[in-house]
Amino acid sequence: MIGKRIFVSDIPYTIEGKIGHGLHSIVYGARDLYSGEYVAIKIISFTPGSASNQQLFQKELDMLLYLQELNPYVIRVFNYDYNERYGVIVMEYGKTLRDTFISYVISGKRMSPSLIHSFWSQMVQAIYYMHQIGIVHADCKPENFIQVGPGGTNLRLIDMGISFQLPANMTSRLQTAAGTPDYVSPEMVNTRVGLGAQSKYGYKSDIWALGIILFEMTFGFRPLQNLGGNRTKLTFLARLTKRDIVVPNHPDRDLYDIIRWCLRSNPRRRPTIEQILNHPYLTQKR
Ligand SMILES: Nc1ncnc2c1ncn2[C@@H]1O[C@H](COP(=O)(O)OP(=O)(O)OP(=O)(O)O)[C@@H](O)[C@H]1O
Repeated sequence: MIGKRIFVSDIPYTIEGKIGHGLHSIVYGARDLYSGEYVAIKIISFTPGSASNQQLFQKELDMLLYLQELNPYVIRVFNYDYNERYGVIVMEYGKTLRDTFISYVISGKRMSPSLIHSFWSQMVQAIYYMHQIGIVHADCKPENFIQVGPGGTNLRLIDMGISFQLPANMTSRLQTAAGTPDYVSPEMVNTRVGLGAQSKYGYKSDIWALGIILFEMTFGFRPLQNLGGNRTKLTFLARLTKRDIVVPNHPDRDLYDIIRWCLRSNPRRRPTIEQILNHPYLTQKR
């Protein structure tokens, strides 16, 4: 595939390298031969005789196109095409926020308070636009944020973990949440009735995940990171009903306060996305 020229809706691209893959897709870095721009091309193969990948592709494409106008923090789609064998989406390219987190861990350095503030405020706004239109993201984690623009300072959501795609049974949702339960809220583990758009718990699970990400950027590790395997983590979360996670002390009291508020075990005691936007941590410059 590398070095190959492909056409998507009559626009030519040269595939330059593989940059990622999901359960159902491969994502390539490619050059748009008209604009010269480097883009990400996601290709989903359709299995003959099975409609499932085709349906997943259609759902993802429809949701991405729907959100283009409604949420400026969703990855920009430049082009797309599909036939009976595969579907293709051409998007803005960027590195994932997870890669940036990893390079901080490797170098032993911490993110500056202003960078943490800038990233988190963009994530909060990305989720705000989702909640405004009744969508629970439900899979908010650094892997799903891409850094674009000069210096990679602008964040975009790539994976729409949309509420109406959630299976009714949370166990299957947890199994699909690639790998780690580190961003999963206690009620996601305990609720068996699902987190549909109607459920107030769904929104609060996004708030929990935002709290975990802010904790991770601030302290350089995730609260559940060193707890053991996934089963141990899920048991820990399931038992977190009466007490809250311990948040290390921090000299920035607004930052400390918002992390603790987002990480309340009881979802009713967590802030809404609007309350976060009005919290001094976000209203005051860092
Ligand atoms: N626009 C992009 N720019 C750069 N890398 C990307 C982009 N989109 C996706 N990737 C990379 O490809 C990987 C897989 O993409 P994505 O999560 O969209 O696939 P998926 O099939 O929906 O995955 P999953 O099976 O986890 O749901 C991402 O984790 C990321 O590393």
